[in-house]
Amino acid sequence: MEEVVVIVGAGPAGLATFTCLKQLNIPSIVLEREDCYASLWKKRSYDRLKLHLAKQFCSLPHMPYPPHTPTFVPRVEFIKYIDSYVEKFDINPKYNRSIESSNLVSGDFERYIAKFLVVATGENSKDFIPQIPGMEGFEGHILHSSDFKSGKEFDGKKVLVVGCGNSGMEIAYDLSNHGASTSIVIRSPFHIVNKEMIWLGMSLLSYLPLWLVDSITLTLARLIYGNLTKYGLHRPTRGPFELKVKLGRSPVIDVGTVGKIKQGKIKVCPEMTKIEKNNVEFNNGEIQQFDALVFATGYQSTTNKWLKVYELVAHEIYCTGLSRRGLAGVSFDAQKVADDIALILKSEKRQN
Ligand SMILES: Cc1cc2nc3c(=O)[nH]c(=O)nc-3n(C[C@H](O)[C@H](O)[C@H](O)COP(=O)(O)OP(=O)(O)OC[C@H]3O[C@@H](n4cnc5c(N)ncnc54)[C@H](O)[C@@H]3O)c2cc1C
Ligand SMILES: NC(=O)C1=CN([C@@H]2O[C@H](COP(=O)(O)OP(=O)(O)OC[C@H]3O[C@@H](n4cnc5c(N)ncnc54)[C@H](OP(=O)(O)O)[C@@H]3O)[C@@H](O)[C@H]2O)C=CC1
Ligand SMILES: O=C(O)C(=O)Cc1c[nH]c2ccccc12
Repeated sequence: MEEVVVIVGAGPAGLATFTCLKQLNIPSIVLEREDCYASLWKKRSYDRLKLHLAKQFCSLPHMPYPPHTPTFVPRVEFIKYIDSYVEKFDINPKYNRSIESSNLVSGDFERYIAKFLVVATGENSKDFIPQIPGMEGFEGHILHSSDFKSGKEFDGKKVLVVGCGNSGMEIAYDLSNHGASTSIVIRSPFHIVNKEMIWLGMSLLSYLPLWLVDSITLTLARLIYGNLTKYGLHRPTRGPFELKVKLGRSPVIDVGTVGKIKQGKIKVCPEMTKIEKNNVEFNNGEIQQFDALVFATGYQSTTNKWLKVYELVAHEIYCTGLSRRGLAGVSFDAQKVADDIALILKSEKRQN
């Protein structure tokens, strides 16, 4: 099949790119490996999830949130917003199409030839679980954060959350709220802030230099949280916005986990060294028993597995949503990519 634009992935980035192209009268086709759009939000996120950034930073191109949407949009309302987006722009992705090489689509081995290929497969394409010696013999339940729905399934259980990014810190909070005896592995420094600080910082970034926004954010963080080193939480030497802008590392936006750590309701553990039956050993020599391990250890991209430029059957290749800037980055990329494709098509038309 010969197409003008093939978009791989029907997450917010793929849907936004389709829409921006459509507004410019450029047809495109969206291919999705799952059986639905926005699969990360529909199938691979936990119940209590809310957007961490205020809605002004999280809308998709050409459609604002409906009036009365809460400032920090809950997961279900975000999904409803995406549903309306898909309906409004009449987007019909082709489902169960997993791209396995840049010129083949799995299943019936359909083949698409496109002038432009847009990679919108997201930064959370594949779960990452580190190999810990002995983990194959663990006698409890092991899961990745993307399969975690709610702490209510763990009431009365001893649960270890591995990883202290936004997922791990929020899942630990949820587990503890639901009566699980909760511990969390924290092995590296990270910034802990709250969503108001991020909102303020994001707004100030339009007027003030990065270092000053970081300095204001850190002053507020110190006032609110105090010194957390005695609880095993250390801050990096570089500021939270500098790390986000330069390295794409997100600060952790506290949902109440720090309070629970201070009260001793969530126990902080160092790096794990090995697992034996239900026992987990840590690098301070301590051994503890657990019923479940939740690996909130992040994701890997899979693009390198299928995207091989030498076998490419498109003239131009673009990426949307792969620059670690969340939904704001998704919208920005989609618009830029669509504008660029429009420009190329126009200049080709003029030449012909
Ligand atoms: C738990 C969680 C919470 C988050 N919260 C926020 C937030 O509050 N604010 C924010 O700005 N960002 C947040 N993010 C970041 C998030 O990645 C983006 O918000 C957004 O989902 C990115 O959209 P995307 O379309 O780039 O990727 P995704 O939503 O991951 O969509 C990519 C799509 O591509 C499909 N796909 C992947 N590989 C293939 C293939 N080979 N063939 C076909 N299809 C494929 C996937 O199935 C998926 O449907 C969060 C991320 C996570 C994990
Ligand atoms: N409401 C929201 O807006 C939410 C947003 N998100 C976003 O989704 C993205 C993914 O977040 P998340 O799922 O938390 O993944 P991240 O990649 O952000 O975090 C992974 C964590 O796992 C740790 N880790 C990895 N390997 C090991 C190991 N062997 N032992 C101990 N710890 C380990 C990492 O620590 P180390 O640094 O030491 O490697 C890090 O703390 C982020 O951009 C995040 O901001 C996630 C949840 C909610
Ligand atoms: O949730 C994430 O990881 C995001 O990437 C959203 C985001 C974009 N810019 C930011 C600045 C500070 C904290 C989170 C984000």
